Amino acid sequence: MILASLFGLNSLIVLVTSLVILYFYLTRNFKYWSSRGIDGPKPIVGFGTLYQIFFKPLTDVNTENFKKYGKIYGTFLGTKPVLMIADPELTKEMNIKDFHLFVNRNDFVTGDSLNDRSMFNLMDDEWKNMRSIISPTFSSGKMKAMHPIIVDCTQRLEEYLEKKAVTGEEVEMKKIMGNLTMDVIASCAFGTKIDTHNDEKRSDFILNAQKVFRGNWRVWAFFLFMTTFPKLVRWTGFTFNDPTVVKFFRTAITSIIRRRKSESESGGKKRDYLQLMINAQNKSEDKAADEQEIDDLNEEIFGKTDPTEALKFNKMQTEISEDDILATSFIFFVAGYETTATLLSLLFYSLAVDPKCQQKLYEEVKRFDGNFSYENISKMPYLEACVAETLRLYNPISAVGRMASEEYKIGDTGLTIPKGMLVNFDVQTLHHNPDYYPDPDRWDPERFMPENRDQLVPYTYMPFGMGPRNCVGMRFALMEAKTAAAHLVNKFIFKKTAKTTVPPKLKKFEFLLTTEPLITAIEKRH
Ligand code: HEM
Repeated sequence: MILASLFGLNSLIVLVTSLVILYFYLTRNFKYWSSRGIDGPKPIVGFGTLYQIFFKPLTDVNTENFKKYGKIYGTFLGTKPVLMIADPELTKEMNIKDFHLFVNRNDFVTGDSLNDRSMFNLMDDEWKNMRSIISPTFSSGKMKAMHPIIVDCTQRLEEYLEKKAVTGEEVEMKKIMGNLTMDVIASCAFGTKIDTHNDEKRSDFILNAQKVFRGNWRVWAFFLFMTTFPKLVRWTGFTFNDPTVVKFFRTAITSIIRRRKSESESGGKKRDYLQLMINAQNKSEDKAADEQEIDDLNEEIFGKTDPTEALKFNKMQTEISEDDILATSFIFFVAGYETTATLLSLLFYSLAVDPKCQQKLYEEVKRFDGNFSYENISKMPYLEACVAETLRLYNPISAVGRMASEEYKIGDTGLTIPKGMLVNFDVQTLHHNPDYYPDPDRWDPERFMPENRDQLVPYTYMPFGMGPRNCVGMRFALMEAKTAAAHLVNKFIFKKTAKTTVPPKLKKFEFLLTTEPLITAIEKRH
């Protein structure tokens, strides 16, 4: 009665009818999984099963769902059914053998070129084209050429840490490793120096890069709206990224590209990513005569990065536009910053918490007598094991997604998924399943030592994803982490203090694994 007198009867009828229609629209798929006998968390209107991330970190959500529903279960992103898979054989089958049917991650086209032209979101031949241009820029030869730049960045961090060791101040790992990572990206991708180790003023690059993921409601809202009202999203121009962040990076990157192009015309020669992309645009040869391939990547653990076979396709088009350069440069900040900073901070945190492992690593590193060349950092098995174990226990990305390009029968489960279905491969659950990794919550680098590697269960380890669409920056991230660890462990001892939280506390609502502050102390070795 009160509502009727407030709105008028006709308006009230329209309102109620609209709400009923909206309700049916939002819940129309909610029987999708149960009608096919697939278990999973119960969806709620407006969110599907995404509401779970309001209450727990995403990692716990995946682990608990797996415990309740098993290796294959159904979820809902808004209204869209999404299949979760934590089975190694199926993961291999769909990401490697049947990759041609799962080339794309999604079809979330927004109309914003920074999003749509990024390698992460490109589809089919456009992705293959871009990947075949970008992959060679991450070759071992290119990594070796870039290694001195990373050593310079590590030395800048060393100088900063030396001061902290003298004053005895505690350090927050996420902050200092984030600073290092941003210094590395700016130097390697753009040949630009940023003053990142400055306690007085935080760099705008860091402040903006952090806004991409940390505590960002837009990320989740984007997925919800995109799956529920895709046309509305395109019409309103709502994107994954905060417009102020996009504006900052668009302006910064465009001005760096302009400057670089004019330097190139006047004979300047740089060897960072931006130059490699500009060369690709100009179709100029960028393989230096002295560039040799080095056996640096342990493919047995991490997989391959050069999916040459999968990239064979009909229309090879090597054009790379200004928008492509901008989108690819932006994705370096987006994909390379938080992930690598998380790896580095949790690696040093783990060493601080486990002094025996830290000592073992120090002894390995010391044998190289300060010569941490690119070749030498590939010859340190314990260092590699520490990095691999950190990425297992604290995988920065909890699941990787693919979209079926045709109707597909899922192994011998009896389930057939339609074209367009989104599938998430549950990295978190594979990495923490006690059947594959006994005592899974313990940081134990021994698991990845050469003498124990035969006990690893194939296709249960995928911090960088799996198959031809895995992380193109994997080699770069590993090189950065190993270089920083060799240099810093050789010079400093990282120590647990009363403020070090063990185990680290994870934040909820985050898209990537995000911890509360990781405090440690630092002492200089003599
Ligand atoms: C520890 C650091 C990193 C982790 C854990 C990580 C993890 C991942 C994962 C899980 C994927 C999805 C793979 C898949 O779908 O199978 C991915 C994709 C990607 N990553 Fe990384 N990443 C890291 C560092 C980097 C860096 C440093 C860069 C760039 C310099 C980078 C650039 C990319 C790009 C461009 C893609 C999309 C590849 C494609 O679609 O072809 N990542 N990464």
